[in-house]
Amino acid sequence: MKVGILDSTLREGEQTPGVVFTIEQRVEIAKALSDIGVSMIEAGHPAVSPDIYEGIKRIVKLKREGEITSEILGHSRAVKRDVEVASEIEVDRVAIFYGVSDIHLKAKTKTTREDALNVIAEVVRYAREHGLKVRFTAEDATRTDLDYLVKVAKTARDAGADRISIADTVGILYPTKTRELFSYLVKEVPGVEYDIHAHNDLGMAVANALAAVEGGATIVHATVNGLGERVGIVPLQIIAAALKYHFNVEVVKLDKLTSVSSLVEKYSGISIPPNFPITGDYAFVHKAGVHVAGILNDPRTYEFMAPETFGRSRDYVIDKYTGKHALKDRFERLGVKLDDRELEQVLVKIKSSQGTRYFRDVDLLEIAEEVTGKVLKPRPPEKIEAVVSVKCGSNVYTTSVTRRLSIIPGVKEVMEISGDYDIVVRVEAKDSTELNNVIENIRSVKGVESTLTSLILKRM
Ligand SMILES: CC(=O)SCCNC(=O)CCNC(=O)[C@H](O)C(C)(C)COP(=O)(O)OP(=O)(O)OC[C@H]1O[C@@H](n2cnc3c(N)ncnc32)[C@H](O)[C@@H]1OP(=O)(O)O
Ligand SMILES: O=C(O)CCC(=O)C(=O)O
Ligand SMILES: [Mg+2]
Repeated sequence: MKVGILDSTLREGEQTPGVVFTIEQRVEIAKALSDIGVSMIEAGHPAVSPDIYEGIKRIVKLKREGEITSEILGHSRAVKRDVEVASEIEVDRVAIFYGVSDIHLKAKTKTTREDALNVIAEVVRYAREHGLKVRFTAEDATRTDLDYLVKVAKTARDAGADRISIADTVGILYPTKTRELFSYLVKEVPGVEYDIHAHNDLGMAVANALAAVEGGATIVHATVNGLGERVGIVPLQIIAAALKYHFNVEVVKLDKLTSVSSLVEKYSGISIPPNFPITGDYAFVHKAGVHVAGILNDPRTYEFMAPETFGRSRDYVIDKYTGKHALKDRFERLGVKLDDRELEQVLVKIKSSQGTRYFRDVDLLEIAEEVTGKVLKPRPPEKIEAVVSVKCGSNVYTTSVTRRLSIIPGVKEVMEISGDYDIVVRVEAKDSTELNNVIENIRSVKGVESTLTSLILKRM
């Protein structure tokens, strides 16, 4: 199956309310996306602002120097000046969009269907004359009269576009309809390749993207963490996992998705929820006793793919949903031997405690000591813990710093406090090098003025 990813984090993703990337961040994100192997990077719409222009220019330079290998695209309205700006900075391809539904023609460009075809043909040809490869985007394609959409696609193709993006701009497709639409277009308008640009307004963007691929689309548009207008588009990490699972196609280096997701969380200021697929904190964390007993025997019982595929590891939590297999395993990991009767007694205590969200290892040891009447000696901890006190700059909104800190991997708790410091962060790391990295990440958050780190030596 031929399919690749166009990542639009730097264009569609930056259309998320509140998201603004600096030039340096744009370049770093583009480099990270190229490193994991995305086929195309939609680096922005250069005519929008001087910093986007400069960011794309630097990305194009890295492409020329061989540091970036993905094809670099610039977005453009069907306006000659926009095309000229894209051509000036020598992107590999210009992506010219035009709203083709009657709603868009009437309310935005105030054109007739016939005149719109002329505009599309003229601007696509103009871009080709400037030596650019062209993708034409039929914006709002999925609310466009089908016969007219075919005319639009033929017009763009005949004017020189070699790709056509079918945009489900307001996210109203569902999979069956998507597959039919793409199969139809591939048959009716051959000689071009198709992209799917699926918005997630009805929560079906990923499913629609897969259906489009089945119908013949060869490029799926995605953004890291699903950023984009309103509720965003296809999240890169989910579509990459789905394409691997269903079609055995590896469109990007799957084990690097978590670090790219964290990078974009950091720079966008938009954190993903813990239950977000693939890269969310809980994506491979189990809870119910039946599930944990299953995964301890064979992780495939409750995991569709191994967490290691995505550079992650599995875990489980202990609370009233826990069963004896999970508890036995947890104590064994702690290096504490309890017999079946003692384990049962610990379990009874856990089940009878109301409202406890998680039993940490220290809580479990405390209960076990109470039950057995022995002083238990757990294995030395395999991780180090530290408390980092953070001072924010003046005129900084502390809560926004708190939010940014809370998404840094390794940060377990963030508390706003009174006194000399503004925020306290609890950090866990597997060794001092990792701890150092987490502290560096904390210090690089915008608004952080200074930090003071204390290692936790003992917990009572
Ligand atoms: C579905 C999508 O996400 S498509 C991508 C959308 N991207 C953007 O909007 C990028 C950010 N936009 C901007 O910075 C600005 O809107 C600009 C620079 C593009 C244009 O700014 P302005 O000239 O001030 O116009 P404004 O944004 O208010 O209105 C849009 C104008 O573009 C026209 N237009 C809209 N889409 C298109 C198009 N695809 N092709 C040609 N013209 C278009 C509108 O008709 C309107 O024209 P008018 O000025 O003659 O009324
Ligand atoms: O250029 C594209 O492919 C899509 C444009 C867009 O963002 C949309 O229609 O939602
Ligand atoms: Mg869009």
